Amino acid sequence: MQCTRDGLTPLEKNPVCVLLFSGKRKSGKDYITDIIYDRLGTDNATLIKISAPIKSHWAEKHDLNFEELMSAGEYKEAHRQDMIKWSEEIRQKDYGYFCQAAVELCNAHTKPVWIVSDTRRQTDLKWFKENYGTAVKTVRVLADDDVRSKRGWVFTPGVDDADTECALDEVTEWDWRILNNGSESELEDEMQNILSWVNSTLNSQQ
Ligand SMILES: Nc1ncnc2c1ncn2[C@@H]1O[C@H](COP(=O)(O)OP(=O)(O)OP(=O)(O)O)[C@@H](O)[C@H]1O
Repeated sequence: MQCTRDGLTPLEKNPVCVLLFSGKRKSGKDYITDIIYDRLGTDNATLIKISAPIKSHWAEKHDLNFEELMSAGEYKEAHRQDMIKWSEEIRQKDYGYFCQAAVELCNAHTKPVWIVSDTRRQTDLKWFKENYGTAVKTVRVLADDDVRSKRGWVFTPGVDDADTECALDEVTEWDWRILNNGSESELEDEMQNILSWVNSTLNSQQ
């Protein structure tokens, strides 16, 4: 299935499906969004990371390595608090600033399906819903703490109890919840539900 976006007006280039993924550290957000992106294909889908414009700006301003900031590791951890503080100041003035910047950074308007792999705040959900309405669906990725630990998660005070990890804990309404504790068949079923919705929505727009 391929979608061409040529010849559309800017309004029509709004996305057809926007999947907003969230979940705790090592729940498997990247693992699952990578599979979904791969299944949908690069003609249809784009992978958006809200953290990308923050890290891109930070890397440029402080002459740091962007790729290393994007990957998990000590390098990112060393700059985490400063990046959070700086980005929070901007978010206070404009809560959609980094959502919009992330959309622009990956040129998302050229693709009909947007997969956002790191929504962290209620204002992230709000901004996408305000701008793209019923195209938006939310997905919460869940995994038990012992499973997350086996994937390398260690509870870190100041990180795991901070707003960036906990701000969506109180949200109870998700379009889909994915339990990612290692059962391949369960995960496959959950992903199929999402992919079916995306494919039927795409087909209805053609
Ligand atoms: N269902 C699964 N089967 C096999 N490996 C998995 C599965 N889910 C996650 N993993 C592995 O667990 C590790 C953590 O997953 P991932 O990086 O996707 O988590 P995350 O939620 O994006 O974490 P963070 O928020 O820390 O970036 C990765 O090595 C990933 O390959």
